[in-house]
Amino acid sequence: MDPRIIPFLQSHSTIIVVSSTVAISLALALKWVRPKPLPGIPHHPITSFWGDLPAMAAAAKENGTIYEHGSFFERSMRELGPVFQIFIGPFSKTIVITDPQEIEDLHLRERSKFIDASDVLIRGFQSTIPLGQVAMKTNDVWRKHRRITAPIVSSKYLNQLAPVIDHNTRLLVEYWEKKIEIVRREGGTCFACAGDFQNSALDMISQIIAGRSLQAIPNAISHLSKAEPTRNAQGALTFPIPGVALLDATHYLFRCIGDAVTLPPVLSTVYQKVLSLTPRFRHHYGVICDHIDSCLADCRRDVQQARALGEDPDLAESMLGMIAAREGTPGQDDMSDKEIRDEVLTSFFAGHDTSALSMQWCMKFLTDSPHIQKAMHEELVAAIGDPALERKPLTFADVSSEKTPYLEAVVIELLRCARVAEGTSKQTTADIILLGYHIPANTDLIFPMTSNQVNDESMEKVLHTFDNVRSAASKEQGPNARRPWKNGKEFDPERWLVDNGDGTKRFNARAGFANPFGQGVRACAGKQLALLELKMYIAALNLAFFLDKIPEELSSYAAQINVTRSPIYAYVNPKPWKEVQA
Ligand code: HEM
Repeated sequence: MDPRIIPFLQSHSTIIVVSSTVAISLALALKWVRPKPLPGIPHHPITSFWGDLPAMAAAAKENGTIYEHGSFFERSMRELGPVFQIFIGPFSKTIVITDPQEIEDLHLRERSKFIDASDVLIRGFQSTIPLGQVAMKTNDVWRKHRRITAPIVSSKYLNQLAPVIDHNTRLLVEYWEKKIEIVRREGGTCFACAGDFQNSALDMISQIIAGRSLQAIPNAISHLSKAEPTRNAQGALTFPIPGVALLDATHYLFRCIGDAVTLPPVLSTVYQKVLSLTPRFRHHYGVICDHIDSCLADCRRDVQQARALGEDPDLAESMLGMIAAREGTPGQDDMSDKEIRDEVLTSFFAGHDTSALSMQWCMKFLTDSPHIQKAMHEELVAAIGDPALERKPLTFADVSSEKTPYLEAVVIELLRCARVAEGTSKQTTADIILLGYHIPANTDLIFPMTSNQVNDESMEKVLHTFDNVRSAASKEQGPNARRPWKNGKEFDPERWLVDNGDGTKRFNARAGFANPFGQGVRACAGKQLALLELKMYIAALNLAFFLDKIPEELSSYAAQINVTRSPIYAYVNPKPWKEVQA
């Protein structure tokens, strides 16, 4: 025998022994290792190594996602109550909380200091935006970032931003007017709208945050006459419009974050390390960073010019403009260029897809509720003026809840029902008690948005049985925090309106529970901006168009989740109000 073969055989026998041992251990692990529940907290029976994963996969297959009506989370909250634990494999356990009163009390009062952003979420953002506030625990750096960026959602800046938002919503109206002509010419039934909202929302967020629109909608308008639309079996047209590099880059990086969040800790870190070295990642990341760096340079130059002319540099109409105007001012915090870039990217990720998807869901809800469209149109025409006669720019004040309460109710109801962020997550930093259950430190908590709709009168009976274990403050606030919804799964803006007794109505933000932006110190940083954008989009579209029926096959509410919850079918059939029968 060739002596060189001996070490080869030896090394191979090692491989054989090692791999058989691994295989046997894995088989034993799969048979014997089980998730270990926290004592006393309800859970589904544990029958395998995988915990709830098979049930979740089956529910997702049957219902589209685990967050849909009748799917995993709704079934679990009805079977197990408002606090339960779920297991994804043997080592990951998460506590789910669905009681509105307890969710609010935990985030806003005494126990809020014992919860923080979860490691899972933070890890997911690490390779893309490590210095963005969403990727940080609630520490001094996070507080500095909030101090510097938060003024952009104050009334002062929102007033200044309203013309920018109005301009972008008008461009969308103009685009749709042209599309309607083509759909009619081609004998189509409706057109796809998902891409329109994605493009428009990214134009808008880029202009508001970085000071420069991407011009995706103006480009689409100029390409429309040459575009050859495709037509599906139901007569819906889709217009092929040249892609915008920044939109592709934003979507790609956002998807990478979504993948990283769903992977177990070690895999997530390795995945992100490898990903960050790939040419595709580097290309997309580079496209976005170049855009932001060049916008920042423009803003700094504008500020210098304004100062040189003795003008106020803080009339900026963007977050970067606002940051540049305050840089170097005594007593003000500063961020490094890398910190600024990560914050801008955070806003692109957090603020573009959420707004675009909310609008897609909105189109579905409104199409299926002509009476709501008509009531909103009447209110807007009375408050703002008939756009057929004169369409003045919409202002911040035009869409306030005092002037247009019905519009306000439509937006809140839309967010309650759309659930684009399908849940929020936190992690305990100390032992806490939740509805009488002991939860140790470092436990993951999730708050599925399902509870915004499912907490109806039947669930209320169950929640009532926990009233004696609530905190003192919660007991005091109780009736305010937890009014059960009647027909909670229906889209009904009226539920947010109160009769003034003189034929008019006012908006009541405390009519019942909805937390689409999360709650407490780590709630959505862009909530006020998002609300203003949605109100102005909906007002501009509703002033211009009535959304007519679309073929039934395209009206489904089926959803999918890719970080956020989106409708699978997003089509519209708008027509001018003058064609609508009274
Ligand atoms: C309809 C639109 C939007 C929805 C439904 C939404 C929802 C949310 C939710 C649920 C969270 C997590 C809150 C939590 O963990 O408790 C969040 C976080 C955040 N959102 Fe929004 N958001 C929207 C628009 C925006 C916009 C327009 C911006 C900014 C331009 C923005 C910026 C942020 C940021 C920076 C965070 C992270 C906050 C932190 O970790 O401290 N969002 N958002």
